[in-house]
Amino acid sequence: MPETDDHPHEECGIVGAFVPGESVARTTFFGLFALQHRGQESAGIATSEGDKINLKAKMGLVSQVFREETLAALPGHLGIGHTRYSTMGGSKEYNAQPLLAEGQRGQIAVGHNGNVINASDLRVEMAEEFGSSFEKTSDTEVIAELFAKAPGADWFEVSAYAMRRLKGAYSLAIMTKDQLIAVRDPLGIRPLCLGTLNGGYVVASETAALDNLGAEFVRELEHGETLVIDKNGIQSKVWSGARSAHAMCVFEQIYFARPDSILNGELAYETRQRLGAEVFREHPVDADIVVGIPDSSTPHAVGLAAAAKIPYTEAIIRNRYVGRTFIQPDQRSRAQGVQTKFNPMRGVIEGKKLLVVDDSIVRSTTITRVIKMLRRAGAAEVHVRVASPPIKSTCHFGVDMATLSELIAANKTVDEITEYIGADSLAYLSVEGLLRAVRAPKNAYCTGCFTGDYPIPVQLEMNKMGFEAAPAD
Ligand SMILES: O=P(O)(O)OC[C@H]1O[C@H](OP(=O)(O)OP(=O)(O)O)[C@H](O)[C@@H]1O
Ligand SMILES: NC(=O)CC[C@H](N)C(=O)O
Ligand code: SF4
Ligand SMILES: [Mg+2]
Repeated sequence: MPETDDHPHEECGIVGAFVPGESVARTTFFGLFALQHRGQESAGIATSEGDKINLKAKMGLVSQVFREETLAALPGHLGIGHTRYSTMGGSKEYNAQPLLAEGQRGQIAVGHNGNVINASDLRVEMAEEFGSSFEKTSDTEVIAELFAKAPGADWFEVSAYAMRRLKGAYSLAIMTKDQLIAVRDPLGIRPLCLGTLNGGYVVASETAALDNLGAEFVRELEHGETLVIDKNGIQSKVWSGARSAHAMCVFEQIYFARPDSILNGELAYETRQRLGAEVFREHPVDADIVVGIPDSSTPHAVGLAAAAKIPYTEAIIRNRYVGRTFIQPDQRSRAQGVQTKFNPMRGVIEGKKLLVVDDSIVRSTTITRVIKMLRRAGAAEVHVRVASPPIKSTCHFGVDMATLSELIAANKTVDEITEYIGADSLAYLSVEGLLRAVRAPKNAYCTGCFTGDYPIPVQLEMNKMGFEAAPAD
């Protein structure tokens, strides 16, 4: 059945492990556990002892889907895992990853982070070329089918073939019964990194997952790179067609990735401190204390406070057991979520001029409620600084943040937003300031949702439920 409600989502988390002599189901589980923030709809693990792929993928959090018994039923030294937020295809068990596909090289399992924008065309083409039929409704099924059916003498040729045909974002963890394959798309939109563990290898969306496993971080994958890991060791090839420009999602730096992950060679925590410092340099204001909106804006607020030489103070305490509001299923529960999530401390706030920092404003649900809360707690003035530019366009590459009509900055000017959220002043970081803070030239990042300028051409708005409404057969 087609879903009509809007799902504001993040991304997905992927893990892969090849550790001879070890049972990697637990490794994969703990890797996914560290990546839970990237997707909370479903979780799955596939493993192999070398003879066949065992799979378990269900709706729910990593810790809800897997127990000791389920992990024990997933034997093998080779495995991949996935935690999903849907960007194409409904939030349904049949779309839970890893997905299996069958081809001339046997069975494969695929875990995908990203969004492929030409999946619809590929379904039609592949039905003709390979006789493919599609039972699920995500773009990942198309990727899995392509890797299973593509011609090629080895996985590098297969991957190069797939890279020529896929348009969009795809960081992939793929396994056969005896090989682990990791792929980062030619633009490097989503992160993917490599580590070593107990004589074997681990790949993961973020370095924080490697830290969690006690693995040693080796490096981030290149854009257009394919890794093949098996009993003979590791081999790597970068697709010759990969462009020189990187287009990593700049929102990973601002909000999505964990602050303790290394992205493009730098700790996200430090990059976020620079984002905060930069917005203050662009838009200084007098205040008594700097307040972050927990959790994700803390590093930005700390960096801003240091640049402003105004004390950073915790004024809002967060209930740790409430999830990210960005990712609740509808507007009503999102609004409720903000109330349950925060408690302002009157003793800290009363009579003070506050400089409130958030990493981003999407719909403005969070900031509007927080300002009301702070005023009720006796704030004398509330000045807001946002450590990223206004979000004016939607994402086509794996972040389902909101529809165009819901994005406040797509529909109102900064002055109108200031009034709407009830702030004494509001200022956003400029796109130039953003690029300065991430220390990158313009073409090194995708900034599409801020600038409308995407690394590859996109349609006006994508139809997430396209395959649900009219499945191709
Ligand atoms: O304008 P909105 O639609 O409210 O969305 C923006 C908010 O969403 C995110 O926080 P979230 O609460 O999701 O997670 P966090 O606790 O990690 O900051 C982000 O950090 C902003 O605070
Ligand atoms: N957020 C993601 O990376 C989602 C992966 C894929 N597009 C899906 O919807 O399943
Ligand atoms: S459009 Fe925005 S969220 Fe999407 S990949 Fe580009 S920078 Fe990231
Ligand atoms: Mg937040």
